[in-house]
Amino acid sequence: MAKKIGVTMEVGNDGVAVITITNPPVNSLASPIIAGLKEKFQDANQRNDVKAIVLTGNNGRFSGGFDINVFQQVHKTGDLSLMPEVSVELVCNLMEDSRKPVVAAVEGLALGGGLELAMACHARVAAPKAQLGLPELTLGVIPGFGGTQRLPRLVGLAKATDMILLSKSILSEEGHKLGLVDALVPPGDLLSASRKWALDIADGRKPFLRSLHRTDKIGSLSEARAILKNSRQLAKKIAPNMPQHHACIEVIEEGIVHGGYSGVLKEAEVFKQLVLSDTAKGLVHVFFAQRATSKVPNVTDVGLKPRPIKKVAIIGGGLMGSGIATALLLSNIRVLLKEINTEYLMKGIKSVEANIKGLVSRGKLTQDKAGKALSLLKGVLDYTEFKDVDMVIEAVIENIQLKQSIFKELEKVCSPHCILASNTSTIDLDVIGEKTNSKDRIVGAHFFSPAHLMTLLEIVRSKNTSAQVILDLMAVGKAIKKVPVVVGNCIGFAVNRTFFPYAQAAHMLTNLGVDLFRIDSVITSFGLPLGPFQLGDLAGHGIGLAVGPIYAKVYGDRMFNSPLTELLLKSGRNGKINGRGFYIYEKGSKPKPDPQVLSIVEESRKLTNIMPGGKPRSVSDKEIVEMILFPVVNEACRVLDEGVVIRAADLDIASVLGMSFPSYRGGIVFWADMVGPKYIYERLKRLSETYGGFFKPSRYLEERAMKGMLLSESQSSRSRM
Ligand SMILES: CCC[C@H](O)CC(=O)SCCNC(=O)CCNC(=O)[C@H](O)C(C)(C)COP(=O)([O-])OP(=O)([O-])OC[C@H]1O[C@@H](n2cnc3c(N)ncnc32)[C@H](O)[C@@H]1OP(=O)([O-])[O-]
Repeated sequence: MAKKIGVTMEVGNDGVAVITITNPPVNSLASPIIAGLKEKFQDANQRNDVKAIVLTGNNGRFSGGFDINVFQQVHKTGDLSLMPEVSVELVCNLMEDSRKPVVAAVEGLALGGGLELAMACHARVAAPKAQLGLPELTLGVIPGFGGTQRLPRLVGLAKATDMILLSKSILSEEGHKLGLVDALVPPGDLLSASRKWALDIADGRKPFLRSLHRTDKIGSLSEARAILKNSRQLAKKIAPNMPQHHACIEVIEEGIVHGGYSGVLKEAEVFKQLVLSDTAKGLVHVFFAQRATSKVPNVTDVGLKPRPIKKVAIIGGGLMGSGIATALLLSNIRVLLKEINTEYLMKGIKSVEANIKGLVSRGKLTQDKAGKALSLLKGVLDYTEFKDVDMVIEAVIENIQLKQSIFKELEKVCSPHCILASNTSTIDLDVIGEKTNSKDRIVGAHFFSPAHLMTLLEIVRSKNTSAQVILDLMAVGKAIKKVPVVVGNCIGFAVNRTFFPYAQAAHMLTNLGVDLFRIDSVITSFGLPLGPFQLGDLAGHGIGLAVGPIYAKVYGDRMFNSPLTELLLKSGRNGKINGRGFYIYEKGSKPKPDPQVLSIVEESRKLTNIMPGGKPRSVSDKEIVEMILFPVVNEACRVLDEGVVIRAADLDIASVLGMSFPSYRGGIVFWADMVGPKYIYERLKRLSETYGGFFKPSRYLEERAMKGMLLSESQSSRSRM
């Protein structure tokens, strides 16, 4: 059934016109809604029987803002005329400058353009717990319906810049204290209270306030300039590679210096420039790509319902097991944590406690909730209590025989409906379940460390995993606030496999004579939070050495064998875990590059002997980025070619959430498409002529480069799903 969308107006006997937005699920401001609003406001302004106006949204949500699909259309076509003229024509002229008072009746949420419409009203009445914010910067644009001007005038400049630059929303309770909300009423009274407020303004019992004309909360020019100076520093820190934060501050300043209306005009002009930026393209892509991950063909579209998962057993209380336990407990899921002896069990429980305590001390969790979460945890040393768990997540070391024996045992001790999940990051699920008759309920639940903080959950399905089990795990993932991405079964799955060339390329460059600390710094300037060497330190070089042979077995034709990790370990540098790797780690201070590591690098260079003519290769920063990330793109192509992901956008989300690839670059495949498959292919080809198979372009990349196709276009039919 087509969803009913539109704007309605009902005029009551009291002379109040109630204008209602209907566009499920979030009442986004799509073009027909904007046209409808213009028409209804014009009508209400002209009608003699209308004394005052109330604006509201249907189904308990005011509005989630401008329709982001339109941005996507603009990105596809480059046609800016698709953006409706709203800020002056509707918001200033028809609403704020209307001679009839307009009151916003806000429930559920008023975000972006939604809040901006509410701020153009002459008062705002809200229900409790309504979410209010201007998150436009997360989409690479700035508020474009006057939000940059009205929010500072309603809540003060410091609070407004904080909310806009950090895209922080607030609840209506806080909005009430700040003056953004004029009255807080129970949802059942929202419309009647708003009508009354509108009539009170019309009859002069309450002030007729136009937000854009207010100056009482802005302060003096010098105070404003001091706040904006701090905002600029903040923007430099949080968004060094993005244009919208600085642009937004300029626009706010324009309004402070030359008045709100001038600010609105500048806002519209800057908005148009930003909406076409690569940053906006990347971030809008990520917005939709993230939501698309919850649509899995033959799983979410076949009428199945997720079964309730109330009790989960975790095998192994190490770093991963305790992190996963923490994530489940925080979402009110009971956890049995199993270890092999009391010492390890106590360690695991302590580590869950430390995770939860950390959240409390950072103000992310109340003491009450922490206590409740911990009360749901029980440590066990055997399988006696496994009979009534809904799911088991195995999180022991990467040892095939050990995992096989655990799954064989689980099959005996758990109910036949229990989901049997493994947190393996590399091992083939078919191999793990080889000794069982339960292959349809074996699934990969690959969390990323620290599991209670990282949002990606790779759900790995083998060719036998049932749709029901995948759906159940997706539901658990969402319940514990993760973004589940369903992927196919192969060594390294989607994320680790795509990124295995990342560290290898960095090692190759170092062996070619490039300074390793420079490599890290170039990669962090590109936007990844950690360069490959610091990331290696964090993961621990022992792990790198252990998984290396597993990858070499299947991807050996494109591996670079660097002796560097082994040499590092030999010299007692395990990484952050023992305070020494490529960097030195001391409590309370940032990691420091360790110059002593250079002699180890020299030793490695002697062994590999790949420097051209024995001299360090000179490379530009751009070449460093290309030599490190193009091999990653190349592996992403193979992942796409083999159908390990459902759609290219899933790999984008996996790279953003699993590897912290910058979201404003849209994820690994989106970025590669922006750079150009042909260019990447040619660069890799040239590199492979000099340095061999590691850089050899994949068939998929070559094919798309030759045909002038994007990497994200028309995936292979060789699906593993
Ligand atoms: C000139 C313009 C100026 C203006 O200042 C610019 C803006 O306002 S920019 C906008 C500023 N506003 C924002 O940045 C708010 C962006 N939105 C959000 O943060 C969350 O969606 C929200 C909190 C609203 C609901 O969370 P939740 O309950 O977890 O639900 P969910 O997240 O799963 O979404 C459900 C469905 O709704 C869809 N959809 C949602 N919003 C929009 C939209 N604006 N548009 C279109 N679609 C939208 C979403 O794609 C999904 O569709 P599907 O087909 O079912 O996959």
